[in-house]
Amino acid sequence: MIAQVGFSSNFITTEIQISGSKSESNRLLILKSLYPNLTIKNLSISDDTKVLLAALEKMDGEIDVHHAGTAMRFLTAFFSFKEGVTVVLTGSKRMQERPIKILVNSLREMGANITYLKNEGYPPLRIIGKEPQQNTVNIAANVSSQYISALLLVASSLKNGLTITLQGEITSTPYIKMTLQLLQQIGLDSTFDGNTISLLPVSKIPQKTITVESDWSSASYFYSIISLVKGASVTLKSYKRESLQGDSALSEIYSKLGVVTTINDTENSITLSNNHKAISEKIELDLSNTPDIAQTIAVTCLGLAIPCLLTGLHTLKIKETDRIVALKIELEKLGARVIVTDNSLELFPEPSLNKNVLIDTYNDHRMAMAFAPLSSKVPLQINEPMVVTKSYPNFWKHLQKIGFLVDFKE
Ligand SMILES: O=C(O)C1=C[C@@H](OP(=O)(O)O)[C@@H](O)[C@H](O)C1
Ligand SMILES: C=C(OP(=O)(O)O)C(=O)O
Repeated sequence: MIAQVGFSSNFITTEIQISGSKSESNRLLILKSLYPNLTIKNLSISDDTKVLLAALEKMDGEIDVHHAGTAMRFLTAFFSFKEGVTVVLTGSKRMQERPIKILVNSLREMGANITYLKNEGYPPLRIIGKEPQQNTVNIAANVSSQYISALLLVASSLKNGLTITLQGEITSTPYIKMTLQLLQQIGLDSTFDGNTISLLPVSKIPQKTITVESDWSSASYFYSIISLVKGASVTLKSYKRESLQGDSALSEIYSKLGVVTTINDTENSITLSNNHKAISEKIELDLSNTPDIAQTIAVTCLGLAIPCLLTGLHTLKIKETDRIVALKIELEKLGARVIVTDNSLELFPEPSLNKNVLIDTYNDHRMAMAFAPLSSKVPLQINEPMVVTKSYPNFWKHLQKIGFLVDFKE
């Protein structure tokens, strides 16, 4: 399927309700399975959350998490210590290329019984759940924060708790903080001392309801649109001033790209508006804390015809696709020059964009969603547009609601 995407040139100012953060939802679902007294509101409607929900209901046999990195990593730790349960945890072709050895090594250090069924270091995995043999573990922190969150989520449910020592430079740090803050909200306290995190055992929590804040990574596409469309404004719900999500840094980052964020505390909404100021300077950003908005920002800069240097992108190579390579190919189709390394991307845009380019999406939701806002400047075609369901099933519907023309063709 291909989506032909254009813009009616009539921006419709309206309100968009985005569903719950997939990162918060997937943490809370694991916690709810361990602590049933937890009630979750505004759960994400993403595919990644649906596959995790289904896995936690099945708890047996083969479990396929498709493209969901958090589900794969969190469930690996979860099933390792679920006594009496044997599962085969697998995923899409790409998931079978996304490394998991660092997490598996740490779980094995604790006594887990995990076997690689195809390639050493990658899913699929056979996991035979058992009680851990030790309550201390080391883990490399410089490849994916999801491995650390996976350990943290199960730590308090273990008979003797867990002390985790992080090795190397910590990447995607806000996601680790999010995990610790959610644990704290349900009454699971941790101590973070130097590079060591400790959690005591807790077998039961009091009744607790948590309302998930809406997904900030999904909001990034509206930041991009508002930056590109002069005079436009949109209200997004339900967002808070104090967010657990690192991607809430969008309001600060996009203030450099002409977007003003106004928070309405009583409505739990944010209104984004374009400040009409012309931007010309080069943008330089280290995105090691906010990897999921790198594609959005690169495309916004192309649309604004401003050069940018994005660094801290080392985790992008092992996500849904190699996002650094995918970005270079697609940005160049539109006429820009792009220089990449294993952890950076430098964009040299041209003042005019090539028209009606077919953007490939590489099974990566964020490729489709990051490029779509550019259709406010030039008509575009997006290959396999339904990849968006991984995190944001209503994406195309919401784009139409604000005045984009989206036509799906087989
Ligand atoms: O813990 C999480 O919810 C996530 C952590 C990040 O991954 P890395 O830690 O692998 O960078 C992020 O890219 C991903 O979308 C969600
Ligand atoms: C990288 C992502 O997800 P995951 O790693 O959980 O598959 C993402 O949503 O951009």
